[in-house]
Amino acid sequence: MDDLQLNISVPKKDKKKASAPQQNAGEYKFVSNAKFTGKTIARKRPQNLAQANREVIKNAEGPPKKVAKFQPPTEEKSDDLGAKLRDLSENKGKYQGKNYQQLSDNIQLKQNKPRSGGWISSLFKNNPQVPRIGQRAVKPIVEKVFAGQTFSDLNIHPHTVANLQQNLGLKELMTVQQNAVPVLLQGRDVLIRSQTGSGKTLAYALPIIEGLQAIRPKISRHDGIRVIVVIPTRELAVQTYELFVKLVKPFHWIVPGLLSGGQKRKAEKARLRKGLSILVGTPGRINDHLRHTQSLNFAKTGCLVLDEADRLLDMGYEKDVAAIVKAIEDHKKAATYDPMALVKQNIVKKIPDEEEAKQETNESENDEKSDVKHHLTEVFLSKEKQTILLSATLTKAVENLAGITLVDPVFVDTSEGKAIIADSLKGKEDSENVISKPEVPVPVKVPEKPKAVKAEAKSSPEKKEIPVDAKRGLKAFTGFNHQELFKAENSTDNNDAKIETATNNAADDDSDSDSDYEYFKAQKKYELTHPKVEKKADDDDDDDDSDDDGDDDEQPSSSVNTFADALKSAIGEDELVLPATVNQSFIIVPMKLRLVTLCGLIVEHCVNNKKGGKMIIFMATLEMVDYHSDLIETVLTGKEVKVKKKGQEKGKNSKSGKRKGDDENDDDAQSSSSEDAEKFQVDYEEPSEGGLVPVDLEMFSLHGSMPHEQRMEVFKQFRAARCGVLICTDVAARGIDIPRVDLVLQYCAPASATDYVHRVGRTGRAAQVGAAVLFLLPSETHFIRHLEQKRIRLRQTDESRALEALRTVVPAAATAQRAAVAVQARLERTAHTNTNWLLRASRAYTSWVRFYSGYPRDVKEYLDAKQLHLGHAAKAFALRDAPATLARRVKSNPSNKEKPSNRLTIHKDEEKKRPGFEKAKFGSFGSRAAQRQSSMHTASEFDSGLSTLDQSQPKNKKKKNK
Ligand SMILES: Nc1ncnc2c1ncn2[C@@H]1O[C@H](COP(=O)(O)OP(=O)(O)OP(=O)(O)O)[C@@H](O)[C@H]1O
Repeated sequence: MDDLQLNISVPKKDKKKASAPQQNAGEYKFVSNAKFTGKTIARKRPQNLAQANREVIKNAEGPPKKVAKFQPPTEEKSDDLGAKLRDLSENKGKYQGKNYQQLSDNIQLKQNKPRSGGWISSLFKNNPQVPRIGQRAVKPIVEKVFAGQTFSDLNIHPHTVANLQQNLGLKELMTVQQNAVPVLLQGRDVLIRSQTGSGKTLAYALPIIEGLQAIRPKISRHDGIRVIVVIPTRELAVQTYELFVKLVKPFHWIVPGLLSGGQKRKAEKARLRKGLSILVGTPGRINDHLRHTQSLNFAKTGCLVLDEADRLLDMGYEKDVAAIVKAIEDHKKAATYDPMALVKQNIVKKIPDEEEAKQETNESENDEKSDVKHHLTEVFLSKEKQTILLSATLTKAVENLAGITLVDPVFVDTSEGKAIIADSLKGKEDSENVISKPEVPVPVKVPEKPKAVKAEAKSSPEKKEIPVDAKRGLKAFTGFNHQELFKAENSTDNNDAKIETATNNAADDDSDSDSDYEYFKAQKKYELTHPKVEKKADDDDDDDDSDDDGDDDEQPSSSVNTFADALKSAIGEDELVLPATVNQSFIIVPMKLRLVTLCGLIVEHCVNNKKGGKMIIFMATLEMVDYHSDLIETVLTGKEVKVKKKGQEKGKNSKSGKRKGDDENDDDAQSSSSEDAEKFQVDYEEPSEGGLVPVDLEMFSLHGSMPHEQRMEVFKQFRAARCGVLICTDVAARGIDIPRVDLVLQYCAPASATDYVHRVGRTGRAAQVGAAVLFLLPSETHFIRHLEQKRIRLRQTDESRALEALRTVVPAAATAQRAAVAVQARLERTAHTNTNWLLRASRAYTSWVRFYSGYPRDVKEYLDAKQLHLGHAAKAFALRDAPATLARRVKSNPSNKEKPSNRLTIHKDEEKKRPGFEKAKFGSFGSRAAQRQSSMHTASEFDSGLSTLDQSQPKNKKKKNK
């Protein structure tokens, strides 16, 4: 029989007996015939090393070779440990108060005893059939990336055009920029949807700078924040801030600033005191400063940008977003009645510093060059506010958010065959001219006097009316308590006084109020106190703004429908757009082969590729990210991870980023780990048959629980790297623009088709070529059908090339399968080096199992936890234990890792103090599925993978009571 027998034995820690050649020999050997067919058998693992080393390896090409003897531990010693182990299992009472699993692990590691019943599960045996599924006829939606026009075709300042060309190397307009910039310069509220990497950031940043630079007299940083850009993740915030820094180069009086989680609050406070014109930040941190930093004032804010709007809501940031919107309204209102603010502002203006004086001298020069006036500039000067929402994917929750935050909005959607621009101010009769005109480059007919500007001229800013959709959205947005609100709306006559009192209280209350819908009450109050003025304003507007009167619920204006219809159909069609330059494929890999296939793909793409590949690998949980990046790096590069990560260690130490859980379990294992590491390196120096040759590979890892400095450092380093591998959670799935990424690998299936799109969108940006590979288990095959329903087309490939690539690291292996077995053996051996490794591996495994059972309902049928073979899954984590042992090990060493101090870890009592609303309840905002997905994201980022004790205990108690 053509069998491959694998004998794995871990060398003893006994220094005397662990000389290098012996170790190599004792590591693993093949017993095979020359004609290996890939079939392997599992066989009982030899129970002691002496026996193992008596095995004779038959090599068909040469005479039988004896394995170099690995000096067995003395029988006595082995027996000693065996006796200890027996004692441990038989007399558990004796070890009361001690960690049984840890004691057992330690004894077994010392004894080098196989960890699960003494069986080595073979890699290529008992795997399920890999189905070949045909490709369905799917026509992907295509978006044209470049528009064929240049920045100088836009009506913008020549300095900006020159800056774009010289400092950013940009000349040609992208489609979304061509469509959105003119509308934004009109000061209109806009919802922008265009595919990933299509230049949305510049599409909104450019008009903002253009609007601000044209303000005369020039704005000063002391004037207050003019623009707020809210962004869901720190990395994206940094990236956006950096773009603003580049864009303001010709206009140095505009000062951008960054507020993002993890940074020192004190420094941020100082920056805020000094003054900023553009504030870029994450929602949690902005709110933090709203509560604690007096100098943060939004009275002058004329533009609010909510980037990655759907993700902001997914992540449960709706409360923070609502609080920011409310703060802008509040501060603006307060400023209207604050004469001191005006006085202060004038004082500042009258005493210009040197820099300002210089600016004044240059002013006339600039003015000469640009006599362009945009309505957006007038919006900045008025009490109005422009709101911009952006995302590559839209959800029902975004529709609701648009309902509440946008007034007379325009919808810019760049996908072919869809509404390029849907303008809520256009009646249905006009809409034909505006909608479904894919080829028209800038078909915007914006009214000569945009409403925002006109409103300022005719009435006080408070007279801003809330259109029908906004009201509708408002209810949907809050979700809870809206019945009360609805009642109030319908009984204004009777309850005027009552509501007035209630809202007065709410208004008097500081933003720390924990009222559920304080903000909406304030809006309601405004509606109640200004009904007639609004009506009059509407009457006045009748001539040119007849579609504007959205105050009648029963007769919604056609204007609203134009926007709403386009948005609804975009969401309803549920089709997703991906860059056409990305070659998408999937591999169905049996569970046991997943880890080696992953290693093979890394080698194929980053090592064998002469140009040097740069890839991002998405995994489900932070435990998986940490564990896999260290494991793969250790095995493939032969480096001791801690040595390599010296640079990152700095960040770790400064914030005690090293996990507590890791430390406390090191005990005696730690002492032996360096010894083991040394042995590893000896292995690599003298590769023998089956030995691994180290390869040159740069590995990075990123997840939300990393200390801030480390997180930023990794992001910076990977951006600068020419090639390398980033293993990360979905924290890097949105908006992040990393140059030269040419492969995105989804090792764990995404929680939704939307997540798939954003992950894939990290490559193929700005019409660059890229590739995306999705790993699936045989049981997950039908997830492809789910993607096809959303017009995403993928091609099936298999793992053969990846396994073949492993021969680069195991050059002595006769076949790809042998190389795979060798690599798997090394992975397993590394994972069993000491209790620390074991614990990390077990945690990664359990966190994945938990993640897997939490997939949202709409994808659960394709990603069904019941279909998983947990024993095989252990192998994919380089573990040899039975699943029950793995769970027990993690349970006996609960992870005490420090949670990041960001929005998701706000304590309950702190929660109450925050401005805005209570935590949204199920069904309150977006669908239940969205909530579920939100919890998945949380699990993905911060959970250990196990339910906490306090969660599980009451349940058990209840059961027992029953
Ligand atoms: N006019 C242009 N010409 C060439 N490249 C451009 C242009 N505008 C933007 N880019 C580049 O395109 C890349 C993607 O831009 P950006 O990050 O704004 O995309 P996005 O649409 O926001 O993507 P995502 O949806 O993933 O957030 C960036 O590297 C940016 O520098």
